[in-house]
Amino acid sequence: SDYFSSITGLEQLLNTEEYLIKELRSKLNGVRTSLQQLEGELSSIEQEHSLAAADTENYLTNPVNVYRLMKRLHTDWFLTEGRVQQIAEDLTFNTTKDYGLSFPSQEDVEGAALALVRLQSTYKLDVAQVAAGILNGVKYGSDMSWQDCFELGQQLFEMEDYNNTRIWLRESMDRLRRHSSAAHSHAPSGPDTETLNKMEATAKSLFQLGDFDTAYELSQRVLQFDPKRIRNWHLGDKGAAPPSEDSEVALLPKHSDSYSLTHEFAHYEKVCRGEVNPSPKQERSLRCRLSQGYHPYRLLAPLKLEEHSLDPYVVTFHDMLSPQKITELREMAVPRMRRSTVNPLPGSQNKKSSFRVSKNAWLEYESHETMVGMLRDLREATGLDTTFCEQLQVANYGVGGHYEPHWDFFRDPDHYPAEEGNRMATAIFYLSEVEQGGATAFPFLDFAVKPQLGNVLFWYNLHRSLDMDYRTKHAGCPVLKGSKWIGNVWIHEVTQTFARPCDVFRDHEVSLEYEIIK
Ligand SMILES: O=C(O)CCC(=O)C(=O)O
Ligand SMILES: [Fe+2]
Repeated sequence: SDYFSSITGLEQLLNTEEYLIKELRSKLNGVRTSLQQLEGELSSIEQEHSLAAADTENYLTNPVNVYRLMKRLHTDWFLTEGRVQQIAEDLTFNTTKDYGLSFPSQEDVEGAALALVRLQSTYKLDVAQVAAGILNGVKYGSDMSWQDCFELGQQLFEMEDYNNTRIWLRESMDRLRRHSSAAHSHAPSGPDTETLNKMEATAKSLFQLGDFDTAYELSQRVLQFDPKRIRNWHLGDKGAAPPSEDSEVALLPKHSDSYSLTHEFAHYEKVCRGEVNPSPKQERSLRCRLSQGYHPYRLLAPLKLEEHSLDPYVVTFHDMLSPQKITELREMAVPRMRRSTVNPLPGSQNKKSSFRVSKNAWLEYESHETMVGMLRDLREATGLDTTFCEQLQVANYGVGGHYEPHWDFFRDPDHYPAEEGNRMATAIFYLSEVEQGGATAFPFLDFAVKPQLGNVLFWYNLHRSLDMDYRTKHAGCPVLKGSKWIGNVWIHEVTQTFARPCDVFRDHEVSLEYEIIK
């Protein structure tokens, strides 16, 4: 399970499918040969039989013919029976039986549906375009069929996401209409009986939920393909309760937690879409420059520093890791990747969550010189001490993968060792680029950073006073196209006394208002 949360899992599913294709193809080929033989035999019996039928008397007075008829019915037909049975047996095709193939679970299917609607809502995608395989104007995949859209609609219905159910069912009906009008000169290639049943049942449920428009649209389609059904349709039909008083209300709930309904979340989505930018005033003070960092060697090899924000301090160091080292890191991480969890309430287990959809692995810095080098570079770039770092966290987001806005510091001191202190700073090494989406967004600071191979995004999560800086809320925007890889380094506060001393006054008050969700 958990195939949907990253690209590495999905590759296994492709392998499964490849195996099944080969298997079925070879079965079909085998059976086709047997069927052709059978076909030939049947034709010759047919011929013989029609000779006999044409002139029964003449045929049956010939002893050879009599013998052959006897033999056919005594022996041949039973042999044929056996051969037909054999063909049926050769055709048994059991997908789940053995071979240790990987299959997605119900949770995976739901995760993939959720990912699709997440992308649709975050990037304001037009459903008709998505169904046509077009993402933000770029055509990637093949079209979804009307059945695909219908199934997705049904899936969303089961997940109680009624608003999106409606959108996808309507798209499905649009496609069905176009599909059947394009094919109308030939035999009508509409839905089969089973699908019509499903459509009918869905229409009923929508009716009960108070979505009369979509229910009507769906019913019209069903009738178009099978007008006889109208006989069974009387209101108050067995089981179907009349819509209740509050059915209007029942339509509205969207399958989502309350955070995604806030202004703050809507603003975050805007930042992901690149619709918000820092004010010119904010931007004027920012520079791209060469920095000598905190080590004499950096006089010779200065860092390429890009400032995103001065207070709180958020910067990018460009070109900190070569493509070759990145490949090594990713290869080390792949066998250890597990579904990412989010911090639990104290006392409970770490939880998988739709809040964070990715896979990650933890790697020991000491286990490879590349990682030792990464910490050294960070020390030279920031002047911080790296005695207290968590292990390197390599994470991979598949399509639709994301990490909703959060803070990296722990609000509960039980969540970090007192002798190390809280997560003072975060450094994200970008281990891939992303074709579309997948930026690291800072909704309160009005900017998003696009992953660039080998760059490091660095910021302080804490004020100098070591109070939490609530302005540093950030997120991994959903990946629209591509696969996103990052390496997270968290540097803790103890041992930084001289690297980042506090000011004379506590400096935390500016960020307090950002603690409240709006
Ligand atoms: O994926 C990103 O860009 C952000 C990741 C992040 O914030 C985290 O892992 O804590
Ligand atoms: Fe984070």
